[in-house]
Amino acid sequence: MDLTINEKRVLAALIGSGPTNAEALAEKMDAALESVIQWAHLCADKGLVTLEKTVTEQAKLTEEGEKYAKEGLPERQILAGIDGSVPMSELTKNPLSKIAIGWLRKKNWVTIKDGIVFVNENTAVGEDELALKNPVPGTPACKELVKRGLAEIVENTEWKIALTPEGEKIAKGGLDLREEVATLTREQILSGEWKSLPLRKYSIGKLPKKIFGGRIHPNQQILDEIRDLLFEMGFTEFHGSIVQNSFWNFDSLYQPQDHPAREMQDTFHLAEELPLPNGWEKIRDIHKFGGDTGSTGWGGEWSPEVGKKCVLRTHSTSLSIQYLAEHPNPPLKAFSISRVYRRETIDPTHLPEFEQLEGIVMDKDLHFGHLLGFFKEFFGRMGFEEVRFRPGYFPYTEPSVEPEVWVDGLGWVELGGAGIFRKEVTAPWGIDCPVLAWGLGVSRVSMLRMGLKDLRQLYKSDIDWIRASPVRRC
Ligand SMILES: N[C@@H](Cc1ccccc1)C(=O)O
Repeated sequence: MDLTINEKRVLAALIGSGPTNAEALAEKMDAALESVIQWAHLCADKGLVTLEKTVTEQAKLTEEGEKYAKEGLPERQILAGIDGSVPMSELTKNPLSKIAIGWLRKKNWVTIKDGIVFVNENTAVGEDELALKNPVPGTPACKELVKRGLAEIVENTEWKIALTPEGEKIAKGGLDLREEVATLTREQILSGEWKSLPLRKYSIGKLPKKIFGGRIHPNQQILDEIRDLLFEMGFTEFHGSIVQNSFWNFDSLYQPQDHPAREMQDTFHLAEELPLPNGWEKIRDIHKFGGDTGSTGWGGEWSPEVGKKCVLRTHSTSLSIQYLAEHPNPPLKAFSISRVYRRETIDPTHLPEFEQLEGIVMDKDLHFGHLLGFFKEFFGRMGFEEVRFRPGYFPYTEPSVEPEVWVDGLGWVELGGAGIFRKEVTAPWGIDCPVLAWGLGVSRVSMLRMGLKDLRQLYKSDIDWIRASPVRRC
């Protein structure tokens, strides 16, 4: 029979002694009680020992119970201090009276009349007081003490372990009690010593421990996938700062300073300011009278001070326009995946921060059809087969659309906005050809791809969910 070293040690320790307490056995083996019980169970499974379990209840006094066991219950202590009668006002000076008065009345040891406490005739020692000296589990008096928080019941489990005849035979037949060797050294192999060593056996039936390798967060996997897709489609990537001044977040995108359009996305405003870029006057003129674009502009005043005020970027279009200002020459295809911030109330489909996929395509002769074509291609590659477009409005694009994809079970889902930049947006930077632009909520896309009902799942550190999510193929 194959026995582990610990099973053998149990058998060896039991030779010559009848049924043995687990504690005694543990002491004899110089091992932890829990381990010995575990090993004994393994031996019992092989029919080599018997295990007998007895559970006994024991009543133990709590700290408060111990105190009263010495000094007497509060009602007894108070009673001992009353000589026949005492005014209530006097009695309540003793802090113990708080607990004692209720019990004195309940036990009928006193009568209270007109503010005077009179000791009754029968104040004999009660069962509870006796139980305080020797609490016996199960008795009414002991239950009373438990209820008062003066005692508690603890369960005591005892194990008695004994060799079976079979176990006895094996134990007496001689046991190799040498430590099992798990790793052989070079010397042990060369010298041939390994042949006589007790080698630890493989337990073929045992399941190995699960190993979780490091991995990329499922949301990041999808973001990477989208990034790769756009690289494949010939785009380059741009980045930018989270903190933007209003000039780049709003003004350069032809959002008037006094227009509710500015509040269209509820914004996190910051106390900081950032300077305006060279050429800011052109934006001022566009807003006031259209500059030299032929537009009439919004009219009214335009304040450079308002433009300097910072916000957490509410959309990554603030990065697109800066990228265009730096790269005004066609052709250009660029994208950015960036976190944006809005003052949203958190619910399953809204978070105050989320990723946007922002894109721009600039070239001569581009038109609206190219924009719609791009979406069909892009969403198709992302696995959304049906795409449709609804008219939209953005201050910086004309025409504007809101692309939607079909999701079984959900219907048409809106994913963001797009359009062709107005000349009021592009002309100040010397751009004179069409620029297609879009901003999509990629967290939405991730959610749809993963079949999530709650957007928050993407941003929680839910390690079990992360481990259970499929790994992205590279
Ligand atoms: N910035 C818009 C999306 C958009 C980008 C570019 C052009 C048109 C629309 C939004 O955040 O919803």
